[in-house]
Amino acid sequence: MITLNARPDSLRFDPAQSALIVVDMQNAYATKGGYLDLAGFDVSATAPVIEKIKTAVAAARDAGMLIIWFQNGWDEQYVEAGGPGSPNWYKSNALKTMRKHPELQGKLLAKGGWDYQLVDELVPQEGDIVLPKPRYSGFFNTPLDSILRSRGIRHLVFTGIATNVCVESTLRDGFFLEYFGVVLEDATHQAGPAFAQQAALFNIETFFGWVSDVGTFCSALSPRSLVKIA
Ligand SMILES: NC(=O)N/C=C\C(=O)O
Repeated sequence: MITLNARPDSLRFDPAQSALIVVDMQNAYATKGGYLDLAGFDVSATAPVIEKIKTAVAAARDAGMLIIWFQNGWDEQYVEAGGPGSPNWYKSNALKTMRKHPELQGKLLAKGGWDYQLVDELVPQEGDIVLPKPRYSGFFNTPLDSILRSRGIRHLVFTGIATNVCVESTLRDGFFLEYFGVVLEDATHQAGPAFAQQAALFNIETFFGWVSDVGTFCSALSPRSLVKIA
């Protein structure tokens, strides 16, 4: 068991029965020229987030945690996105941007395309699980819940983009399914103004889970810090 210092209070869990979840670190969300950038969201500060995620993933892997990578998006025909019968058709800024700029049709969040790909710096390794997801929550229309339950995993450590959309949606759904969710705040970034990050972290810390950071997470996992505590 390790103890992770977090807000509002520390959390104890067994790394071997926990997962690190990397949410949607695709060009769409973290690279200039990707969907969020083209839709008018600021992605200029995502490089440090990518580095923090790399660090968190390496520490988690060393500690025997399962790494789960999500990729948000749909088939090339956008059948999985839902048509006018789906609220997603009205609310997805990717779909709205493509309707406004028909030359982008087929490019944003389409499986097989550059926008859908994980950023070059983050490469899943053997033993990791890569899951496509068609909606903001990683628990919807994916096998996430059964993958976790079949491994006895109850603790989820979240990184990725966007804190206030897919990270928060997945952590909230996890809470309702009795998972303990903690966000590493410096390994996340919001879609929208800075207050969206603050509001999401406030909600998580106050109502749905815990908030920590990558340095604290790595110290908690490293054997050296365990020896010191012992
Ligand atoms: N990955 C996310 O948080 N996505 C946010 C918005 C979108 O996919 O339209």
